[in-house]
Amino acid sequence: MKNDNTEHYIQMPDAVLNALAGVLPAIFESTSLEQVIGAFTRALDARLGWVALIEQPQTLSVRVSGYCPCREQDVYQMLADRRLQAYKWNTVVWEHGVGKHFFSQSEGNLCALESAVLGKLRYQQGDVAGYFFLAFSHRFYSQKLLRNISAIISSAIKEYLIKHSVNSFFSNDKQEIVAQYTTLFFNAPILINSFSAENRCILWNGECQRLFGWSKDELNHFPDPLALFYPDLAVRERVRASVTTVPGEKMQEWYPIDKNGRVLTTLWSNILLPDHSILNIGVDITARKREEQRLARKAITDDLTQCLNRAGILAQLNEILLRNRHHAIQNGMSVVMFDLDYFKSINDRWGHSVGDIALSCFGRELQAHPLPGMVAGRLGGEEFLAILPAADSQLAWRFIEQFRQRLTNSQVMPGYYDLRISFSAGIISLRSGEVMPVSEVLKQVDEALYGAKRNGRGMSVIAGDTPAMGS
Ligand SMILES: Nc1nc2c(ncn2[C@@H]2O[C@H](COP(=O)(O)OP(=O)(O)OP(=O)(O)O)[C@@H](O)[C@H]2O)c(=O)[nH]1
Repeated sequence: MKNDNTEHYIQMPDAVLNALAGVLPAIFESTSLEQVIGAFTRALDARLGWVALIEQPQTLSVRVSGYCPCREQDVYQMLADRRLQAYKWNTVVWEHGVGKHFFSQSEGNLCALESAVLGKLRYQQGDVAGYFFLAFSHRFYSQKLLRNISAIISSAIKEYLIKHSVNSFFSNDKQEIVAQYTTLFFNAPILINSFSAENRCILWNGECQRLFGWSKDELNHFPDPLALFYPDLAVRERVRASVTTVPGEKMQEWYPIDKNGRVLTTLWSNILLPDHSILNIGVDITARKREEQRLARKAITDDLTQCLNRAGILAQLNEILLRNRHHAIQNGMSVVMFDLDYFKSINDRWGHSVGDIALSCFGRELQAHPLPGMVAGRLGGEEFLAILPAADSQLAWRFIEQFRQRLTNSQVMPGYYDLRISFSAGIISLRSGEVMPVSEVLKQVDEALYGAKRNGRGMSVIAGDTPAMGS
């Protein structure tokens, strides 16, 4: 311990340690190393202070923070000073004359520095993370005090660095996660959007924009953007009522329209969030639905005539009979069974392919001028069925005879002048509310058709009536 009674010899242990204790809480709240070293230099009335961090041990690059009139290169040279390198050190203290030790006369104030402390910042594994340096224009009470100062500052900076690197790790990590979610959100092949309780669009991802054609900004020009997709108020109310607090097991199918008025088929899960905004997650199934419908239509369509096939027309018969049973069809309904006359001879004379053309010509003409709600199908071979809702037997009769007339006048194939199609028909009519199973309808209409055949063909017979000659 020295006591030369100079005015520089002023730093008493209690005052120094109190000053350090007072500044420590602020250290951990600092947002930069500049703040940390600044706080220490102010608290200890230091003239010079820096922290140098080794960022890349391989290249020994250093970063300087804090008040330091020297350049980074000077710091590095100071650390490489052979007098320092001469022995292993963790803390080096200079009780006096440190300025002259490192700086030249020309550097004025720096040369006049008295005491200083240089400390190594070590990681737990022992690797050196960096250095700190504080230099004073006054002397210290003792070397031991300087070493204590060094220990306190070194551990405070290390803690700050650990906290800071953990935070920056988390903030980097968080940024990466946010970036990943943002990319996912905009590029996900699902529809994601959200609306505030005040009907403002908050989220509108790329798939929404692609499918609906509207941008988020465009939507927010409208007081109720939902009306753009569901112009029908009743549908809108149903959509709003479909919102649940937890995602449902099944998504609901909705048919919104896009910016061009195209009707889409979509599946949605609409979830109410705690802040009363609504998160909607959906899938566009328009193309899939169209394909399903095409396949479903194909499954009930007769390839040759493009009428319904047997399964299709019988399903329709079942459904329309049910509707008639429940009085959903006024004025009753009629069912007509057609069978081409002497069709075998067409095949025999002109060949099977011409027979096919005759069948498709028959199907086309049958549907050319339909009665309202009429459905027609091919039961098989040269046998067809037509269902005429809201047609009594007289109307059905007139329809058939007009059809017969058209068929007689039409040419099945150019050049085949002798080829004419004739048919027999059986009709059955049911009153509105009348109950009859499909099998019974088919049985009775078949009997009427058989009556027409038996009585000379080319005619229509109403079930239960005496056969009459057709035109
Ligand atoms: N070209 C063609 N012929 C068919 C098809 N389905 C059934 N046929 C033919 O239709 C003919 C039906 O003959 P039949 O049951 O004897 O009846 P028809 O010759 O029309 O005589 P009637 O019904 O008694 O007036 C048969 O020769 C079958 O081969 C088909 O898809 N294409």
